[in-house]
Amino acid sequence: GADGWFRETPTMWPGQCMSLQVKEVLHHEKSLFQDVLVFKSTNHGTVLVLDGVIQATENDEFAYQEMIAHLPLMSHPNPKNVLVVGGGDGGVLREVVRHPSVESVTLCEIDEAVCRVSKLYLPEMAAGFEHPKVTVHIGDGFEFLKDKKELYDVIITDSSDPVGPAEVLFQDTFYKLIFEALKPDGVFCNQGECQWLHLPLIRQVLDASRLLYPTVEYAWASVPTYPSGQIGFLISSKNKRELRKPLRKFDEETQKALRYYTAEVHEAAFVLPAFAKRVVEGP
Ligand SMILES: NCCCN[C@H]1CC[C@H](N)CC1
Repeated sequence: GADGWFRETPTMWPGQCMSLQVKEVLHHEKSLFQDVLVFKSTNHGTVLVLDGVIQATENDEFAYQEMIAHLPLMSHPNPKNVLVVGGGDGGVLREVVRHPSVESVTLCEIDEAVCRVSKLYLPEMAAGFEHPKVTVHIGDGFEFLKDKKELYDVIITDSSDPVGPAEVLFQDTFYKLIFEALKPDGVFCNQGECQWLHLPLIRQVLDASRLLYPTVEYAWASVPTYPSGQIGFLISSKNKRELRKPLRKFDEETQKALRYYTAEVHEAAFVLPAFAKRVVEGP
């Protein structure tokens, strides 16, 4: 705004909005799909905003990227082929390639502008694009998945909110495509909005997943610049599996590079406050 502050558009969080003080606007364009804004904030590093909604800030993006990647990957015995739908800022890729078992990770992002601006202005996140195991496909995840059958050990849907380009990624037809693209013991993880703001939507998505997957769990992480300061994750497994305890640990060197995820944080992430637990786990 004219007063030097960015205010988030209250898309799915009526009556509230995160504000960040702007030091300098670095880039602003209308891509084929959405309004893309990148600015340097006074205290939270560089910020990526799509259609007025904060997607990532340098200050806290690691909490989201590490958890959405390591919760499913550490829940799979030997993940080799990984698919990321969305995730055009590259942060999730940076995390996926930390797993030695991973042989290939494909990223399917609909909007090339997100990849382009991340490479230009958010190099720490876009670093994920450089890795030899990474293949980037620019296109609609829905179309991409139509001919993929039993290919992936882990699929991660790193999407924006179900308003705009990502809307279809929250519908059960898309969930069916994901299910079919997963190997018989595959694990699926998608961003699960916020327990303070979206419990009815979360329950709806959990129920849709539970029709397909024998095991579906909900976890969360603290991300200060996301609405109400936290974000959830749905983790679904195609075979009955304990998802709340990591099957492996990172070696010491890799673990030292992480800033949010640990084996203890993995387990703690599934512990919900009473008001959320009764909706998530209730009948
Ligand atoms: N890699 C960017 C993550 C995008 N995740 C979403 C951004 C918008 C939020 N309201 C919910 C999470």
